[in-house]
Amino acid sequence: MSSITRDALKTALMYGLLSIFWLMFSDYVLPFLIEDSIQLARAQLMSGYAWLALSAGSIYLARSRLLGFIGIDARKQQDRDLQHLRLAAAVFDSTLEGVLVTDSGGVIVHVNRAFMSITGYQQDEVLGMRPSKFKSGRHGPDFYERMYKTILAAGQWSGEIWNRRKNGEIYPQWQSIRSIKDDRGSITHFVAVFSDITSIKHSERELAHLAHFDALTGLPNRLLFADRAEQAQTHARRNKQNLALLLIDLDHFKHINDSLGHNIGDEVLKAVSERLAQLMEKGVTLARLGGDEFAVLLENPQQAVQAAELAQGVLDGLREPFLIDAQALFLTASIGISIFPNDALSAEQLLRNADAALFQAKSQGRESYALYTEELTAHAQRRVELTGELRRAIVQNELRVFYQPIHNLQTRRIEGVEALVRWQHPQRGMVSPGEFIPIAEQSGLIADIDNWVLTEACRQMRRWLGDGIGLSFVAVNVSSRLFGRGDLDRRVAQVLSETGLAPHCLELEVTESAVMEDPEQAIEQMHRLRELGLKLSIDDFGTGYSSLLRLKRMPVQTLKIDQGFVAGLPDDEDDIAIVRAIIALAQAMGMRVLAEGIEQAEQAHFLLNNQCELGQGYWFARPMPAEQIDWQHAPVFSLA
Ligand SMILES: Nc1nc2c(ncn2[C@@H]2O[C@H](COP(=O)(O)O[C@H]3[C@@H](O)[C@H](n4cnc5c(=O)[nH]c(N)nc54)O[C@@H]3COP(=O)(O)O)[C@@H](O)[C@H]2O)c(=O)[nH]1
Repeated sequence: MSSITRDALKTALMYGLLSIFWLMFSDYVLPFLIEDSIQLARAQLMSGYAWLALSAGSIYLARSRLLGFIGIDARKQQDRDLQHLRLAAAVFDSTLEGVLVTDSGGVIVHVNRAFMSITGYQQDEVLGMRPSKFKSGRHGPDFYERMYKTILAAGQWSGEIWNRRKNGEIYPQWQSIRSIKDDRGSITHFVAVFSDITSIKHSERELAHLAHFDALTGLPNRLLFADRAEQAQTHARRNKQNLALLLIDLDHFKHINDSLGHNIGDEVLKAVSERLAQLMEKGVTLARLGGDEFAVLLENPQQAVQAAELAQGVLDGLREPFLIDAQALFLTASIGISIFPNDALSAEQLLRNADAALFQAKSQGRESYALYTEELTAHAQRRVELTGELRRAIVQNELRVFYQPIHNLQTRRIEGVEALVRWQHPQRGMVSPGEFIPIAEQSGLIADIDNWVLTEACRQMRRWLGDGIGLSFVAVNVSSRLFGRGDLDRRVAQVLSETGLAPHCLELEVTESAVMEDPEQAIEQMHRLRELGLKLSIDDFGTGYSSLLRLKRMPVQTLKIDQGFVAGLPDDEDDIAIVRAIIALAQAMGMRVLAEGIEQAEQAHFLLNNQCELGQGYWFARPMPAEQIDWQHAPVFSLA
């Protein structure tokens, strides 16, 4: 029953009750109050008229309200409804979301403008059709059944659905479907509102690609590689297969970046990734983990030897020069290999162990590969122990400075000495710096060690000079860690002032690779050191990637030819050419040349013949404690 009917019934009931009450009042109450019959008849007549007037008045009021309602209010309501409808139609038509309305039987009765622009269909092409016309074929019958059931049960459904446009293109939509019911609760219509999410999907794909692939090379990145390694390891475990992980790191790549710039560096990395991809067989995962580090997953190698063969193939393949920006660049790499299940039981451990093997390959002298072994773990543990022991050694004064004479090849006389640190270990005896300097560099202890050696060497040099020994300089090695810190000049100045040594009696040896770590900062540091009045030499010259342009800007007085080139003298054609070139270069730039690692008289002859000025090596004397140096020792060799 509607509220209007209910109100009308209530009013009629009230009117009926009031009429009965009035009749009872005229028929029973009036005769009781008025005894005279003529007056009673008149009063009853008046009461009838009064009831008539009251009823007429009430009917008038009710009627006028009804008319007002039907007339004015109803018109107002009609206007409002019309306005709402117009508004809804405008929204319906101007919304960017497609709208499709079907009747309860699923026949399309209405679509909006956005529907037409998204699907490509015109209104008259779809009215009277069913939405199944747009099916893409991507979803099975189950999908539509579930969707329909949800709409019937919950009144609505929303989700991603793939449909087909008029031009045949399949595209993703985000769609909400709602059922519309009448007063009796029966479904009269279904309204579907949808938006085209093609561009969102595209962005999602791009984001996923960015998150999983390296932007420079397009190879899988560390995240994706770790995921694939995890999956490959699960697969290998399930199928009782092997899995090999190879970590490839380019040797001295930093030098390429520093000397040729980052753009060329990027081009090199792209070319390397392409070369590596060519070297890989199908099914092998190649990734760039970052910087110059690449990784390879080799599934089911029969034995470790297959992984080693792949590593050798990579080393050989990289040997061909890379032609970048019209210049041929030569690159080498080091590779660490770890194998599941022999070396590691998880993907994470596999990666860690390959890293340890890579470290081993680098320590072996680079351009090589190393397989992970138990010894490597033991070696890593040993390094940790050594760091602790070294810390103790510094405090307990177990370090010693040995001095190796540097001879003038013309006069044969000792012109200078190189200070070289040693560790007098209580159990192991004399430990070589080759063993503990790398550990000291990694742990940061090198700063203390170099500082101590510098102070000791300066003190000793003062003593020698005080004893009247005609020595020109003492050379002290500076680690790259210290050189890169920027406050080296301040430290050196402090040591010189503490020991009272004249700055020109001190020569600092800086390795070429230390300079290349940050060439600009290194050159600045060198200038500040030169301002103190001391000398500078470049150690191991020829093993790094110094550009001549940079060398020209370095305030350096001596170039030390690396012992690797001296070893091949006087027979090896390449070493001969390199040594001659370094001597010529140094002379052209007004520098002195010092050849290190001279072990034979023939080498000394050759160097002297080729105008090398200074020489150092076991043939002259080994590094030794200060008091053991024989100042009169002048080895005999003649010009050939
Ligand atoms: N930062 C510091 N580094 C230092 C310091 N002391 C040494 N080192 C560096 O450690 C590396 C190994 O040094 P060492 O074992 O002392 O080897 C030096 C010489 O003993 C060796 N040498 C000299 N002559 C010959 C030879 O005829 N044959 C041959 N096979 N080896 C020879 O060469 C090393 C000289 O090194 P360098 O002149 O510095 O290149 C080494 O890299 C040292 O630099 C220190 O106090 N701080």
